[in-house]
Amino acid sequence: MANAIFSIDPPVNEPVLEYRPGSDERARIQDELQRLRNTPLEIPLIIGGRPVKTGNLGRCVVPHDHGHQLAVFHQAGEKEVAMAIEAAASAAGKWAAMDWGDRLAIFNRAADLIAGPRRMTLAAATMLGQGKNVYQAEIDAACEIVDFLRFNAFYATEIYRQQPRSGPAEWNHLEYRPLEGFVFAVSPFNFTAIGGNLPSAPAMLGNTVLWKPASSAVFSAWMLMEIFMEAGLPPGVINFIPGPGAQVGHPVLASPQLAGIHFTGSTTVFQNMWKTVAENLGRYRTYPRIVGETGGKDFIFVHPSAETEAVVTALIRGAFEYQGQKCSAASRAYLPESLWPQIREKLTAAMGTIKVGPPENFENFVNAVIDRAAFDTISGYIDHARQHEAAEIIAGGGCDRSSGYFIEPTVILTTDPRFKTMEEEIFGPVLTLYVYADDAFEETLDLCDRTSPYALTGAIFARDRAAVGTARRRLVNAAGNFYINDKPTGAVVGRQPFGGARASGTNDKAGSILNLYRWVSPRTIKENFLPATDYRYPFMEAK
Ligand SMILES: NC(=O)c1ccc[n+]([C@@H]2O[C@H](COP(=O)([O-])OP(=O)(O)OC[C@H]3O[C@@H](n4cnc5c(N)ncnc54)[C@H](O)[C@@H]3O)[C@@H](O)[C@H]2O)c1
Ligand SMILES: N[C@@H](CCC=O)C(=O)O
Repeated sequence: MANAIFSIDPPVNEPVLEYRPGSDERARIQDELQRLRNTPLEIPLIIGGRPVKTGNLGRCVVPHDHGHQLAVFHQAGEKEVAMAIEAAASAAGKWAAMDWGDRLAIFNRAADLIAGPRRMTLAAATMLGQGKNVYQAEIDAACEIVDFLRFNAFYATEIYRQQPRSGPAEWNHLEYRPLEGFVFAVSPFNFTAIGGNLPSAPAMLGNTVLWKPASSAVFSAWMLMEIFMEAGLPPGVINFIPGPGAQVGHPVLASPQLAGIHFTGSTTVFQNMWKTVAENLGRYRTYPRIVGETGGKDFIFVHPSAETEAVVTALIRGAFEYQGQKCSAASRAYLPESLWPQIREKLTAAMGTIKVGPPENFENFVNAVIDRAAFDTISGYIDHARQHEAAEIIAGGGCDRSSGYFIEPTVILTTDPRFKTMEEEIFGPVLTLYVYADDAFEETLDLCDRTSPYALTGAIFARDRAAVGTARRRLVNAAGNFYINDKPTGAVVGRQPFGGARASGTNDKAGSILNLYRWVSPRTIKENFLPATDYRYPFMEAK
């Protein structure tokens, strides 16, 4: 570092634009949606800073208009994985040795590009490629990724600042080395910001990375990769290798140079990756760090003292924003018998006003789900409820895949607290309700705790403070993000560090300093200014 101690100021969260009718940002995003729709792309891999084309093509399509192709992308196989590992190894030395200020400046510049000149492109790509409405795209592909980049750059300096004390005639320090080998970043389809965070967080700490985005989010992931390069990311630091999960994952996990996995996605895929790492353990030069944020079966628990308007809004926003395709989405709710008639009336009335359709029409609250596989899985759960006597569909239930993968926001009422849709992650716009007797509040909290293997997010709604305390204690391990009188979605970087335990992941809290600690391998260095010159202790001196 130059002859000064540089610092990065604590960041503030990126302000959310509102896209009101007549606003400048609304006109700009509409233009950008048109432009991207009409500019077909061919997306290469990026290995060692160079575009690589394999000819093995995947397609980026619009979920709400699946006949429309936005791009084709080249997919990596074993050969390209080997090239990417080689590129990451070649870049590693220089990248680790670069002044940390220069390294972090690249990501702060990327944040400024996204907040400014590339904002509309990334948001529009997310609306078209992942089927988000403009608000959901804005909080993800503009604000959250900008926050991840700025806050992580700041947290990195906080880590580097932490140094041990020194005794007399000695000087101690901790050198925060990157891991010895590459990090494999594997991102899900549902958040552009997570796609950007998974490779950039380890890279900020001096690691080199292989990044495999989800096939259904390659369009926005590619835009991010371009932004990282525009911001000055050196060749080989992040290698962009989209492709089918196992085809890419298998050779990557077999590499002796694998030093870490930064994963977000389903629990099943994560558990299989962990098993493969365990089987390969003897091959690796170092124990790979494994960080995985995975599925959820997130709940809203309502106490008899709750305000019903707030509950109904949280149920709708928590369950149906982005079609319920958030790991944090409310997908089961426990409602007291005494409030149920009021809640039912208000909920079904509000549900009747929800518009479903393409995000280009800004009146639509709910858009299409990501792809045919998701459509089939989600509609399968709805059919199961339709056929089962313990369940009744009280709102929605319609599914139509003729032009886009549309599923109506659906509410199931069940008499069985262990009904399939109370237990399993659906990852779609389906909410299941269970009504409990008011005097069974505490045992129903225990039921909520034991009903699913996940522990990601959850919420308690109550005005009674004692009830809040009881829920907080009884549900202590049921959620890594616990909300009081708020929906269980929408965590903000720097304010609600995000992640859960049990089957929901390693709970390393994305976008927080805790996550960044996983990407360093500290070396303790002690220097002795006055080395001993006699092996004997003072008590051995002759009298
Ligand atoms: N806890 C969180 O923070 C969080 C955040 C977002 C999403 N999620 C979870 O993600 C899931 C939805 O996302 P998804 O459908 O993209 O998940 P997914 O598990 O299907 O895919 C995630 C990524 O893993 C890759 N993959 C699949 N098989 C692989 C293999 N054998 N080796 C290497 N990579 C492989 C996929 O291609 C993709 O890039 C949900 O379960 C959701 O709860 C969790
Ligand atoms: N962090 C997001 C969820 C990410 C998972 O899909 C939220 O808090 O809603």
